[in-house]
Amino acid sequence: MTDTRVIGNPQSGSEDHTDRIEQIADDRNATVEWTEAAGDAITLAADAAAAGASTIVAAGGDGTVNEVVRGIDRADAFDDVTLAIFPLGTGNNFATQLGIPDLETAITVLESGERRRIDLGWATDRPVVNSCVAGLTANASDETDPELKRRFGEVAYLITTLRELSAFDGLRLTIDASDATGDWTGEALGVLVGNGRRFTTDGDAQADMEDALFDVVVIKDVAALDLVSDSITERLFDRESDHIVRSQAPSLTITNHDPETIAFSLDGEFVRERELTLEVRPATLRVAVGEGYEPTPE
Ligand SMILES: Nc1ncnc2c1ncn2[C@@H]1O[C@H](COP(=O)(O)OP(=O)(O)OP(=O)(O)O)[C@@H](O)[C@H]1O
Repeated sequence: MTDTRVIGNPQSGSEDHTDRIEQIADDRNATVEWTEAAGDAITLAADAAAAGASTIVAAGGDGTVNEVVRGIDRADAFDDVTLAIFPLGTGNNFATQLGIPDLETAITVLESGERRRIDLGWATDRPVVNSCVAGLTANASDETDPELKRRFGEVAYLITTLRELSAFDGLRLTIDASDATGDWTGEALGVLVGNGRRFTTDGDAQADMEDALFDVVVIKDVAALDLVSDSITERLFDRESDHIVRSQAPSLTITNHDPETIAFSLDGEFVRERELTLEVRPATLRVAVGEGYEPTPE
């Protein structure tokens, strides 16, 4: 596997995994490079792709995966490079959606897993691999419980924020969907846009990543919700709930009516914008997937 490069975040998750990853890579003749700061995986992945790597393994959490994908984009190498993942983060939500729940499975998938070409979300100039959460997630990232993050990915930030709030009037938002069926205006707590995941009561459902569509959920009117309940996600994402509006769209623009910016979490990294346009680029990212991956989930 001489054309395989492993790009790892030594800070991901809670355990020191560097020796183990070095060993796994060494056994397979793959090169490992470790990041030293946020953003490094972008450059390392771009350099690896430019040097002709055919497989790049993102060893870390969802944030590291996102950076590696940005690097592949920077090298304009989506046609040439396959992404594999060693899930080492706190919330490996995207890896889990690809049927890669743990490192053992990840090694098997790297060696013999099926290769698929999946959709990639785009927010202005950067990829959204798994999901974008808009709304009340501005300051919650540090306080978010790792178990919650493991189960719900970046939706955990929203849940944490909801729990910290005693009163909130909502944001007045407009969603302008390209096919118009998902157009919406009103007071919302947040908008969840999934490429790799869907937002369901069990917190963990894989989206159809090959349908050229985002799954969009608007959370509105939560006055009646018990925000401290453990079953908050069931209440939030119940199909029958009056609190949510579901739609699908190949692209959409989310705009805040107030002149201020709002927080958008893109695969767990926060940016502030007043308006953000998200677009699906179909069948863009080559990925190695596990047996649990469903090309067309129900
Ligand atoms: N060497 C480093 N030191 C500090 N921060 C880093 C380093 N390398 C990467 N980062 C930053 O850490 C962020 C989070 O990393 P990553 O996603 O791998 O782990 P995690 O937070 O444990 O897992 P998850 O994002 O799945 O919850 C990345 O988005 C990246 O910007």
